Amino acid sequence: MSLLDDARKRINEVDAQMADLFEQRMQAVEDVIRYKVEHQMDVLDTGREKDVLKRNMGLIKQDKYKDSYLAFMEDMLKISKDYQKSVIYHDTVGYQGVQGAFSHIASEKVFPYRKKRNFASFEDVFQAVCQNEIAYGVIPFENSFTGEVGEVLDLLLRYDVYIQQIYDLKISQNLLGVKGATLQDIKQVYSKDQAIYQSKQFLEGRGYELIPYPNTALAAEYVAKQNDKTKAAIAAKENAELYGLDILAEDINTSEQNTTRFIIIGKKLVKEGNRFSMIFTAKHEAGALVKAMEVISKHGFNMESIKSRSIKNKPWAYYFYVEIDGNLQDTKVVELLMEMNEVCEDVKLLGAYTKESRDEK
Ligand SMILES: C=C(O[C@@H]1C=C(C(=O)O)C=C[C@H]1O)C(=O)O
Repeated sequence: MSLLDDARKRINEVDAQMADLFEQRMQAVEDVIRYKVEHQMDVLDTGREKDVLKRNMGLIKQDKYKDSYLAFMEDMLKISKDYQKSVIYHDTVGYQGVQGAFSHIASEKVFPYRKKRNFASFEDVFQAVCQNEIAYGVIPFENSFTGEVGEVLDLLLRYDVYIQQIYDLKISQNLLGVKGATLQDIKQVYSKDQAIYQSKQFLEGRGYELIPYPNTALAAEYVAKQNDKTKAAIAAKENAELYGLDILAEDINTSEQNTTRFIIIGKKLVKEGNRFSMIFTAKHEAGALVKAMEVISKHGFNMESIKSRSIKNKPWAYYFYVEIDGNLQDTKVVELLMEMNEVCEDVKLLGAYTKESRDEK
């Protein structure tokens, strides 16, 4: 037996023992999870980690291996925490904003039985998905009235998450007042500027004082707290129940077609679906964008949407977001992605999902 064969035989034996020990360690971690959930403790315990590292480093006899072992142990701790989070938060859905906001309503529609957690910003939701603190994020992507949410495209470019599903929520604005109030009582109306704008026709000629508020759900909460019959909020119907308000006027928004498309993001690429999205940056040469478009059409794909955004920190450079009809499991798509990689500077697959055809709607 050669030296190499012999060494590999020994490595195999050690690996077998380590696999067994790894499972034993994770089994203990399962009990830690049970305890932490019961006592509502955080996954991370820095004090304990310091102890673990110190004690285990002391077990390494040869100095030359210490750095490598430290890296190994740090990875082990990360693996342990990631696993704990994936078990503890597997059914948690995150959204940006307060309860009653449209993102919250969309989360309830898509995941009625899962726990919800709200975050201050879209970026916080993306980060929480990446760090396994939530299983899914529900994020507004574009509105039929006001257009795309550009910041979300930038976040899709930067974070390692995938679009797994889309959901179209019909946005309806309503005038909500405190219990017993009538339309005649109202003097002041609070809401987000966009909601006021969308309800312009209804508001015209009524003489209400229109007061902008950071968002519709907060406006509803404010009116409920004031408990004043002269104050009303424009918000989704769901806020009436949430904050104990009456619906004084229903569906007061001008456009009946006002719909917001939400994307459901997660850490895994789900390959099923009849549509997929990608982001690419064209090479800095004449005709680069045309080449990319040609690749898409050459393979016979139907491009449903294209958007461009400027690249931060790179003046006058742009990236492109495209939505294409097709199934990621189809070999034709694999070929398309390979060729796009050749003609573009960067290509990022954003995920696959199912889009109902327009006729079905
Ligand atoms: C397992 C635990 O959770 C985390 C992971 C640790 C580990 O895998 O050793 C140590 C401390 C915690 O940050 C624990 O609290 O004991």
